[in-house]
Amino acid sequence: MSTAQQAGDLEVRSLVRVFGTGDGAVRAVDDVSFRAPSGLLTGFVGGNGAGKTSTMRMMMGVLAPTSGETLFDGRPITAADRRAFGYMPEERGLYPKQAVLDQLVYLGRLRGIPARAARAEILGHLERLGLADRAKDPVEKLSLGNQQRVQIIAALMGSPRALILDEPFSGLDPAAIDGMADLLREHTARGVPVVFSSHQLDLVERLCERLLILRHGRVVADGTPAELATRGTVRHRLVLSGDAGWVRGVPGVRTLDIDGSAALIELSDDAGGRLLRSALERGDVHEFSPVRPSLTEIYREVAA
Ligand SMILES: Nc1ncnc2c1ncn2[C@@H]1O[C@H](COP(=O)(O)OP(=O)(O)OP(=O)(O)O)[C@@H](O)[C@H]1O
Repeated sequence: MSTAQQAGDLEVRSLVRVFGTGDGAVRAVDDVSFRAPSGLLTGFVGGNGAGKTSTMRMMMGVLAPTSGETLFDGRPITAADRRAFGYMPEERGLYPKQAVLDQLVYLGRLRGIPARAARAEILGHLERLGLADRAKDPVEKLSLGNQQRVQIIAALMGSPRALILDEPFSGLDPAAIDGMADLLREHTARGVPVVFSSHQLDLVERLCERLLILRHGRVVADGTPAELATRGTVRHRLVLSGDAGWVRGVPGVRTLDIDGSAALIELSDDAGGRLLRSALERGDVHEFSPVRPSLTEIYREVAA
């Protein structure tokens, strides 16, 4: 059983990966640095080809970096550290003909977990993920979502010291997403750093304590969801007693939406006071409040 003392921060420093040479060279990961602290869920988001998979593969040592390094617990990561990690690669590697339980026990033994202990842990996980009655079925008979659950169990067994998961939520239904999120939180609760990639922004915003946005191989945002929200363009909601259409003509005010007496606006630095004075001259102001941008809006601003 691992303890919090065995867990540590994961850190990536100036990681670069170039594919190809000459004019055709692609800088897939371009000086990426970040910390995935022990005990926190760190979400990795970015469009197709942003460099998420390449970064995770370099962290796991299955892809050699062009330059840069990965640290665990404050020192350069070792092969032994990585063997004690749970990793879910982008390419799912289950053997289709083998029974679910046998396959997981085999994968557990490769990770040094004795067969009996692996079996007990796997049966518990299968039960929790609603797959207890599929233990003897060959993997190929399972739906894709259920195969995904088997992959998740493969990554989580044996109390890993860190988890690096490439798109672990893809293909899961909402109930399975919640079950999976609970499982990940059990790992962060014992001090493990968890890094996962996802295209589902709402999910990342809901689950993660930290998130990173990658674009063209670079980190364009890194922080807690609340910190990132303060970086997005702040909007204001203005609700008046009468029609808000006149707001469109006020200098320094960019109108995003007007619906009767309510307006959603962006203000230049000095426009707020001017707008409010005009509004009060015309009647009551029921509301004038900043609107926190959603992660989707921030994402559009930084990753588009
Ligand atoms: N083995 C490879 N050889 C050549 N180019 C590669 C290789 N692996 C990745 N790339 C390129 O590196 C860039 C980053 O790819 P990567 O798979 O890391 O992005 P990603 O953010 O995981 O994308 P996705 O969300 O689509 O999975 C892309 O331009 C991709 O084509």
